[in-house]
Amino acid sequence: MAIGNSSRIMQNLMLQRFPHACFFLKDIRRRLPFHSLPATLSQQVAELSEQEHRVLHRLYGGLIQGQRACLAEAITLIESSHSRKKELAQVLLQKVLSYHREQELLNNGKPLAFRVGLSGPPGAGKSTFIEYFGKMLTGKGHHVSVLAVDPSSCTSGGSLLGDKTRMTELSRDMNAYIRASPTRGTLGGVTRTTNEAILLCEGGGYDVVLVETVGVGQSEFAVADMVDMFVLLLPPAGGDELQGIKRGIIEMADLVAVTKADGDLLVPARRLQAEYISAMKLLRKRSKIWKPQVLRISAKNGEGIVEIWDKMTTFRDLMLTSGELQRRRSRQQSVWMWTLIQEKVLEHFRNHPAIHDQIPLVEEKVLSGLLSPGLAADLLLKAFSARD
Ligand SMILES: Nc1nc2c(ncn2[C@@H]2O[C@H](COP(=O)(O)OP(=O)(O)OP(=O)(O)O)[C@@H](O)[C@H]2O)c(=O)[nH]1
Repeated sequence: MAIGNSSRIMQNLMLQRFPHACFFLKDIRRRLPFHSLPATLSQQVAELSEQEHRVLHRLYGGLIQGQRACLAEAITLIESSHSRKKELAQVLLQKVLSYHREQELLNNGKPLAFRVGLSGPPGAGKSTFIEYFGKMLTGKGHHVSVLAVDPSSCTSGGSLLGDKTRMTELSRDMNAYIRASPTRGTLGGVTRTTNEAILLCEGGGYDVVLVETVGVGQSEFAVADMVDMFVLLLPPAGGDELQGIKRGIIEMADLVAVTKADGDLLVPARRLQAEYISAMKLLRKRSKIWKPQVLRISAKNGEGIVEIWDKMTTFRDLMLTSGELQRRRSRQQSVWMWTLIQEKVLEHFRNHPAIHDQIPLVEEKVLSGLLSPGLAADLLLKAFSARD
């Protein structure tokens, strides 16, 4: 008992002095075997074999000590489509979550990591910014992880973000970890694995988690629902690139950064900043206490990079003290659960033998105008409900 108490006091002292170094702490409890699964999980996961025990034990130990190789292996496990590996991934995740919860308690219940989503049209300068910004943060002693969400990988089977040589400097930095989007799966699947990867990165001691997406389709909204702060990067070249930016996604932004504010692009960058400052006044507010701001940045000459971090930390502190950040995170948990349910239910519906063959016929009738969409949906749902 006395040893337990003194170890806690030591941990508290360590956390006060080195808030970002909590993962170095030698917590005896992390050595606990995986025999004691929580009741709900043990109902779903069959007994672990000795070898599975050893693998999970090694991954968990390595991950919370900040070993990048173990973090990479753990993320590969959660991305696996193999059913047993998926189960093992959940056991590992559960263990990392309990460890993380304990660390948060020691940190007075405050989140240990700050999750920032970065979005913008292709060519906006996202990777160049992340490289510069990430290096600045690691220089300040932070541990930064970058996770990419790339919806094109879901349809084309190839990962745009993964194929390109991006962020070469940051990927060599020992205090940074960069992970490309998985090359398989639906957006819902990628959302799930990215959410879980965020938790693993945090368990691995990364205190700033950047989640990047290319500005296409639903992925931006999915990312906005995974992070504490959502940042939109816009290039000053204007015109064509901006046509794809939807009003909805601008409303999600806590911060807009006009990129490439240097050289010949400085004047158009100033103009775009002014336009967005007035446009954003008219938009619906996402937060009660935070007014979205519009900044200018350049990853070429460094303008605005220190300022953008200052704004981010001001946002985080305000959201934390008001409790809004915690509420946002709780709401995201529920959004995440419902997204997964929706996807599974829809998959079940589409593949059910009672209606599987009828779907193309009914859809054809809707396309040719013979059946209204409402009636078609009613017919299919009725056939589905009467399936037993
Ligand atoms: N002048 C200037 N050019 C920049 C800056 N940041 C990026 N660029 C250039 O803009 C182009 C696109 O930059 P990226 O960082 O690859 O843009 P991205 O948003 O990651 O692009 P995708 O990977 O296609 O989504 C590159 O040619 C960069 O050199 C900047 O701050 N100033």
